[in-house]
Amino acid sequence: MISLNTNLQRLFAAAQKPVKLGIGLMSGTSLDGLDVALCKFTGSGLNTQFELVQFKTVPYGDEFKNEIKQVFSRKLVDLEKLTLLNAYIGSFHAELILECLAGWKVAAADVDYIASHGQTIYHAPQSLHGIAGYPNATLQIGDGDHIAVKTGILTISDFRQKHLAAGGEGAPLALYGDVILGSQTGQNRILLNIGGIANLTYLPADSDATAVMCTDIGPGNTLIDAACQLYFEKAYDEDSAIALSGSVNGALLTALLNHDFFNQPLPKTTGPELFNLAYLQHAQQQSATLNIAHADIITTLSAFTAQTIANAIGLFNINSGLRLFASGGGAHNPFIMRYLQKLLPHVYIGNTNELGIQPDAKEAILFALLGNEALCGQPIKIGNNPQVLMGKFSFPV
Ligand SMILES: Nc1ncnc2c1ncn2[C@@H]1O[C@H](COP(=O)(O)OP(=O)(O)OP(=O)(O)O)[C@@H](O)[C@H]1O
Ligand SMILES: CC(=O)N[C@H]1[C@@H]2OC[C@@H](O2)[C@@H](O)[C@@H]1O[C@H](C)C(=O)O
Repeated sequence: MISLNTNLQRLFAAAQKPVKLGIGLMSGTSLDGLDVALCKFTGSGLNTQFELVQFKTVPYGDEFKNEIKQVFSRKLVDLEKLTLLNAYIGSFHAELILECLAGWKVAAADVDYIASHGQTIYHAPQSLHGIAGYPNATLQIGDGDHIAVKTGILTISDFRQKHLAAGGEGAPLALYGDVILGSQTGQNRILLNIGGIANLTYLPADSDATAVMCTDIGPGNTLIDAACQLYFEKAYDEDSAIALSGSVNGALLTALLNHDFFNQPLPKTTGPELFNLAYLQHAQQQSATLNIAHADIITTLSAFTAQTIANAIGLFNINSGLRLFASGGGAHNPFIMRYLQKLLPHVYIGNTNELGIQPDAKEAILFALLGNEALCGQPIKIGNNPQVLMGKFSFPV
């Protein structure tokens, strides 16, 4: 009789553990750092019980950010640099995990798996690339084998390719976890994540999984960050200090909102490949606002983020009882959150802490949960998303 090799034995053993300790990793479009969430899961699918054991965002240094920026969301890159970074990021993320584990006094041997998102380098759904004959595509780097070998922990990575292969756009994937962690019969809910890009998941009160909708909305912080870096030499507009000092320029706001992406039906996906400084400059040209005060640009971009979120939520036509729970870095931006509340007076706006999910940790938790599903879940049909289990397995030996 042929026996399972040691890797498959390890996989079976991990899958069969009733309680799993998993690490979720998210390195998002803001390039601010690596989110590391150590989570405990019992069960799978809609019966998943979850506990956040530890969480840390390990900030990236300027040198590393500049390395990523050489290949991030650019049509033309140095292929050698891209190849080197694929291995380097995997290995670097492994080092950061080991440092976190040492700080938390958790032995690597006690961790059942790592679920790694990797670093998105280029996001190219058909709606963005528009090249006939080519499918939806996206690329995340930071290879899982490097993480598995360096940490000694079973690693699951590259989650988005299965979604693409099965007919999706590769993003957003948040809905799989949002349904499991955030759905509540009797309450219409929206889970809103404001990262570099903003996205939302609508969870209907009747818990009808086929009516769940998850979509990207447009820029979250990405344009604000880019303009802060260009005009103020600041990584981001901390606590909206700049936005609160300026005023909204109506002509620029109208020009920013004037893009076909916002008329496309939900769900849809986007990235900094569209929402970047060239997008801002084009809108300034169209609205003859190239010479307005820099603070007014930041204020208008912050209003733009809130307005596009409000417009997307308006499409659900829910006039009462809607509860929104925010997460992601933008949930800390008081200008955006207050502006959103003004635009949506009938919506309760809180944050995911109220659901037991730390807002800054949410995306890393979602990937930890996708890892748990990859190990012991069953494909779940949600909305019109592919009914698949995502992620590729990498073994330490
Ligand atoms: N105190 C704060 N005030 C204003 N903005 C903040 C604050 N804290 C964080 N942010 C914003 O949040 C951003 C980081 O958000 P987050 O880590 O959720 O993004 P990400 O995960 O990289 O993006 P994505 O979800 O698109 O992949 C920062 O770049 C900044 O713009
Ligand atoms: C291609 C990619 O990395 N997309 C990210 C990004 O960050 C937010 C938004 O754009 C979302 O579509 C996605 O991440 C989250 C985790 C998602 O897939 O749900």
